[in-house]
Amino acid sequence: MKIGLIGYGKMGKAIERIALERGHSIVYKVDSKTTIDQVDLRQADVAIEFTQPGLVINHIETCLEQKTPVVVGTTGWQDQLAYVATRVTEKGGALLHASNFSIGVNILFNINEKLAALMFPHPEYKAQIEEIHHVQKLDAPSGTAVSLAQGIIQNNHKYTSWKAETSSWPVVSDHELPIQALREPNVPGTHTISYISTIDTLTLSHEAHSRDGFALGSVIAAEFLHGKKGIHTMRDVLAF
Ligand SMILES: NC(=O)C1=CN([C@@H]2O[C@H](COP(=O)(O)OP(=O)(O)OC[C@H]3O[C@@H](n4cnc5c(N)ncnc54)[C@H](O)[C@@H]3O)[C@@H](O)[C@H]2O)C=CC1
Ligand SMILES: O=C(O)C1=N[C@H](C(=O)O)C[C@H](O)C1
Repeated sequence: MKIGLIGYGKMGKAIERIALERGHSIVYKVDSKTTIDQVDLRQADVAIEFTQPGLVINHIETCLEQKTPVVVGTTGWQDQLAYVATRVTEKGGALLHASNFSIGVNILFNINEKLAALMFPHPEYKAQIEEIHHVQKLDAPSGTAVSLAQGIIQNNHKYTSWKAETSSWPVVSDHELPIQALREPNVPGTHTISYISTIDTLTLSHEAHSRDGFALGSVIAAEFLHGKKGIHTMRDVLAF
């Protein structure tokens, strides 16, 4: 398959290596020097976009205009998902997005939803989410942490919203789910969900050891999207 890279930073470079290992070719690399308007996106069967929250919507629009299927890994734009879904339908395009492409985190998403439902009859447990990332990360809380919070809110009606917390002792109402975003050098991505009561603490955690899981998942997603139309997620890829 011919893959186009939109974004050639930490993720773009990891994706290039893994795509080549899987027998694909890279036909272009869009970055801050060679911007998207300078490239014929249609050279690729599928483009993979990992850039920045402030660039991603223009990149999606350009892929739709140029009829290029796109896998989107950039985070920090979930509030515009409904608009993007409408645009994909209007343009008859193909887009697959995920806040986290690693197989382990997608299994965590599934377990997180089941645990949230099991915890509903036990309101003495207070849920909280902690995410730790490298200091270069532009968005907070992480897209993964927001997806985990949404999974809890949809399956445990005790919670109606999430709240970004900076204090190590979250100050929230009973219906708010606190998310703490920590930044430390060289951490690829760690997410922990805790349910804390006076009696005990139950935790679910995922720690990425490198970016390879995100990169591999995005290439598998591109292989899945090739030849399809519409809007998809990693749930469709993994058939959860
Ligand atoms: N969904 C997932 O599984 C994952 C998502 N991410 C997200 O992916 C995004 C990128 O992450 P990294 O690669 O670590 O960031 P990075 O900072 O290393 O790379 C960003 C890229 O954007 C490019 N860029 C900057 N200005 C541009 C422009 N005007 N036009 C085109 N490209 C431009 C840079 O040249 C660079 O190639 C972030 O939003 C991050 O949160 C990161 C890891 C996994
Ligand atoms: O910026 C990153 O690095 C990551 N971003 C994603 C997120 O915001 O959840 C996924 C992963 O945790 C790495």
